[in-house]
Amino acid sequence: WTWPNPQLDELESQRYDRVGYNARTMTASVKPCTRFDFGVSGGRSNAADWIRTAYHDMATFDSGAGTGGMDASIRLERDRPENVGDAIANTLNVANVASNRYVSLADELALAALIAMEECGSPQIDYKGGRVDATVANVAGVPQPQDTLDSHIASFARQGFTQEEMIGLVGCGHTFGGTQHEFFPDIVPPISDPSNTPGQVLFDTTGATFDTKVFTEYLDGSTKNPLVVGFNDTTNSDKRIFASDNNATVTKLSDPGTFASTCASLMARMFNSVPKGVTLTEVIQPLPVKPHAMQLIHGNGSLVQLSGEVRFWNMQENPQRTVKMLWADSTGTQCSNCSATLSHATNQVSTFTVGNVTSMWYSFMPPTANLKSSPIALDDSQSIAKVWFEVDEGDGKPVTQDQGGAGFAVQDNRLMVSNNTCMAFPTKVVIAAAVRTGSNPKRVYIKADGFSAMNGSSISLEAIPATQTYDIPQPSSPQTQGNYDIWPLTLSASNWTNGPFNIAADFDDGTVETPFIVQPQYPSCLGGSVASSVSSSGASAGAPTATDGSSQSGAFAVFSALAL
Ligand code: HEM
Repeated sequence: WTWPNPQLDELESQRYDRVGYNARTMTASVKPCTRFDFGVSGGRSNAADWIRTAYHDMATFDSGAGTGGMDASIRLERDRPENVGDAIANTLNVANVASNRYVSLADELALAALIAMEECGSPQIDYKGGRVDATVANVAGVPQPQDTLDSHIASFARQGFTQEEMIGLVGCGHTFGGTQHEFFPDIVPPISDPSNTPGQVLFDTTGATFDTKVFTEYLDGSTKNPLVVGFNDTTNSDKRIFASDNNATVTKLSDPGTFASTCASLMARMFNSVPKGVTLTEVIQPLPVKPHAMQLIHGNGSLVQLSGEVRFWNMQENPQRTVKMLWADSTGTQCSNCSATLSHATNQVSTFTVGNVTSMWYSFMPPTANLKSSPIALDDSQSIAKVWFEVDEGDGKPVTQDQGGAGFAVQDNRLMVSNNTCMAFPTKVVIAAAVRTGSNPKRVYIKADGFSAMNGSSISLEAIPATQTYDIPQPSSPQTQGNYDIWPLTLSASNWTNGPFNIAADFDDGTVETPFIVQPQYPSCLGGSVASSVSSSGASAGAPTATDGSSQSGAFAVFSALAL
């Protein structure tokens, strides 16, 4: 795929931007892997909860009928005996905040389990997005410890897994976590230990690590797995499952390499078990060069600010390196002076855990206290259709990064976010669109990410992401800046979700949208009313154009003045 693709861009960031600069939030909750955020751990971990929850969401899958599977219906099935415990609620609390219009809650549940596995020792697992959140519960069907071996084999067959794959999948899951007295008193006897109030007994001696111990300790007889050596043989489901082919599969999977590759493949299949009619994306691969939070903000007069960053995947620090961004107008020709040298600070580094891949981030301008990335200034009479990069490692032989000649497309056509936008939630929320004068949109509106149900200010555990739209009425006498009209809308704190948003406009020939940015950074509010900060004269501010290192500071000075 080529950038931009809003859905794949967002899935890719959530999947690969793990640790360090611009990291997404989920990974921190499994660092370290033993971390548990919901009371006394006693060996419980967020990582184990996330993996169990994904399995319980999938386990309703009927591969023949194409119903159930990974569809986040688990949020509506928490009261069932087969889903006893608080693991599911704990997982939903982390997953729902990360979900949005491009990453469904079901995508998030799969991703949480995948992140838990990869952060805690598994090899890389293929990840696709595009799951659709169910609106009603599925037919029950999660296997339980007291069920017979025959019923487990039949249950996994319905889910699309053979007996051998069942043994593998249970081992891949039960290398994490254990069984707790609190919710399974018939399996685990009470434990009088203040550091283990849940009464958790682990499946293996390394409860927060992806390794073969769940099988090797079973084979060497040292296992304490409560589903193998539990006092109540009726609930020793792991024992029956592991022994069901005379330990052939368990023995095979005791080899770490075989275990790792088998689990990566089984877990990917588990995540991709989706209802009929749902089409998943391709396997999400990291983009080698990826703009981040890149957008144009229409400012005072005819000033247009290009802000953002770019991530270079699998790149090491090199103080001799220079990175230039170049851009071209809508005719495709590079205008003179349309280039800027990008900046990089030593903290602008991120890592991806599997293989310890390092990425370097470069800003369109030096990071400041207020803004991660400051803008490059353009004039709105000058179009900008695409950007590309030149990376010189210090050998004077710059390498062009332009997605095979396509460049990185920038949408500057008829709609931008105006810098009259002021996001001082909950005191003040003003969103202003800059619409090219004379372009005559049929409708201009805000698309704001929120959730289908709230519990006061928290997201309800039954919620899925829901986009809300707010129409921006056409101003009766449009305020003009440069070549654009400003369409502002003031929102009250009570009906604003404070999530990511973008602006859309319907024209006769289709809809145009501003980029979707999860954590947008806007100039601090200008103060006063929106109207008072808008010039109605349309006079150009004579914006400077960034050309190289020296004139960047000129552009930055303009920006600072605006941000006061
Ligand atoms: C016959 C199939 C299965 C049965 C009967 C079963 C049963 C159980 C039980 C009774 C627990 C204890 C939960 C608690 O104490 O809160 C548990 C935990 C767990 N299960 Fe399974 N399970 C099965 C398959 C799987 C599969 C296929 C996976 C994942 C691929 C999985 C992942 C987990 C994880 C990670 C935990 C630990 C949760 C924690 O420590 O909080 N299970 N399982």
